[in-house]
Amino acid sequence: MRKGKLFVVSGPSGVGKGSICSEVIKGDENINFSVSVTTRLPRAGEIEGIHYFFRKKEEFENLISENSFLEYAKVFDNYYGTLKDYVFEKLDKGENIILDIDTQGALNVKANYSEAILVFILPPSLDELKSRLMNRATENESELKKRINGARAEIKKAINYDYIIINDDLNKAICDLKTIIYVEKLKTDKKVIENILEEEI
Ligand SMILES: Nc1ncnc2c1ncn2[C@@H]1O[C@H](COP(=O)(O)OP(=O)(O)OP(=O)(O)O)[C@@H](O)[C@H]1O
Ligand SMILES: Nc1nc2c(ncn2[C@@H]2O[C@H](COP(=O)(O)O)[C@@H](O)[C@H]2O)c(=O)[nH]1
Repeated sequence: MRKGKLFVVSGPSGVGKGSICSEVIKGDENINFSVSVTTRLPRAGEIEGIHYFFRKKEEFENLISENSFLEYAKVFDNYYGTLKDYVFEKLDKGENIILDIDTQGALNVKANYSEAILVFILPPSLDELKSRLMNRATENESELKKRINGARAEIKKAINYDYIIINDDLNKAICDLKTIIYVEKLKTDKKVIENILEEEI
């Protein structure tokens, strides 16, 4: 069976990664969201197993020692990690998967799984990014500062990505990510054609 494709979406906190990914997944039953494990506390409305698997620090560290993660990183003082089995079970079944993870994690995934397709989401400006985070109002002031101050370092890594989307208009950004997924799927289809034509009969 043909393997699924692994898409990694990154970008500074508040740029709209979650908003874009959730809409893309809603419209495509062959694409799944990789639910990460985190030690961060749930925000209002976040559901265990849908948005994250929320775990205590000791539980997360046990998962590290059991080698359960494809990648993990400390982001804004909390641990976040992608479960290896969760991802490879889907890929092996031919299903596509999207990871919404930071740049440290994304580059580690690429180093271990070179077929991964990296997509970076840019804000139209840092000022707009700041106001999106402030309007979302999910972080306290010191947490908010950490996220805003971390934005430049994340954006510097965009150069290593396969695709860049500017999220100035949410619907357009959703459409851009859908197009990238479509184009990457077409590339696999082309490979199938090449394989058939190479067959000896
Ligand atoms: N194009 C857009 N224009 C205006 N607001 C937007 C746009 N895209 C997303 N938003 C809003 O910006 C806020 C941040 O979006 P979202 O939570 O999806 O970001 P994120 O990149 O997933 O953040 P984090 O990494 O912190 O989880 C949300 O309130 C969302 O509704
Ligand atoms: N390296 C990883 N980064 C992850 C993972 N899951 C989420 N994230 C990134 O963390 C920040 C903060 O997320 P938030 O939900 O607290 O706003 C954001 O950049 C996410 O992309 C993961 O498994 N590994």
